[in-house]
Amino acid sequence: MKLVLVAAAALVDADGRVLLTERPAGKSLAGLWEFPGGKVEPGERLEDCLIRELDEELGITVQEPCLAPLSFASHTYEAFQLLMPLWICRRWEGQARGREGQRLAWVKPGALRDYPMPPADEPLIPVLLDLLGPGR
Ligand SMILES: Nc1nc2c([nH]c(=O)n2[C@H]2C[C@H](O)[C@@H](COP(=O)(O)OP(=O)(O)OP(=O)(O)O)O2)c(=O)[nH]1
Ligand SMILES: [Mg+2]
Repeated sequence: MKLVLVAAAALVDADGRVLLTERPAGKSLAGLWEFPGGKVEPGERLEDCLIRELDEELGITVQEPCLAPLSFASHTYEAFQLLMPLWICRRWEGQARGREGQRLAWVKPGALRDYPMPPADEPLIPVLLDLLGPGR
């Protein structure tokens, strides 16, 4: 089965909220909330991919030492298996905005279940809850 490699980030702000972005209409899984990131291009380093995607999607600049490996998602969709390493990042330059017209939400970990996410992402919610607590 085809393997699709996607690099993604849990951006965490000073209040312990996590950034989710809405998948735009017309794309697969449209309307679901996801971690910013995207597909790794051939020959591309994972961290370079993530830094590029965060700039393209959100207009923020991340330095590689500010990315810490957190967990991964592995999920079999109909047409491919997704492998998605997830980094946590608490420091970046610039203010995140939806550069591709997508909606953004800063979410307390305890409220992540209020945002419908792709099935691959479900197991990542308890990981964030363990690390950050539910928030207040
Ligand atoms: N960025 C991101 N992608 C995710 C998450 N969960 C999840 O299943 N995915 C899937 C959706 C897509 O199939 C792929 C992400 O690739 P991408 O962000 O470059 O998506 P894309 O819109 O170019 O992909 P596509 O709709 O053209 O297939 O991984 C997530 O939390 N973040
Ligand atoms: Mg993307």
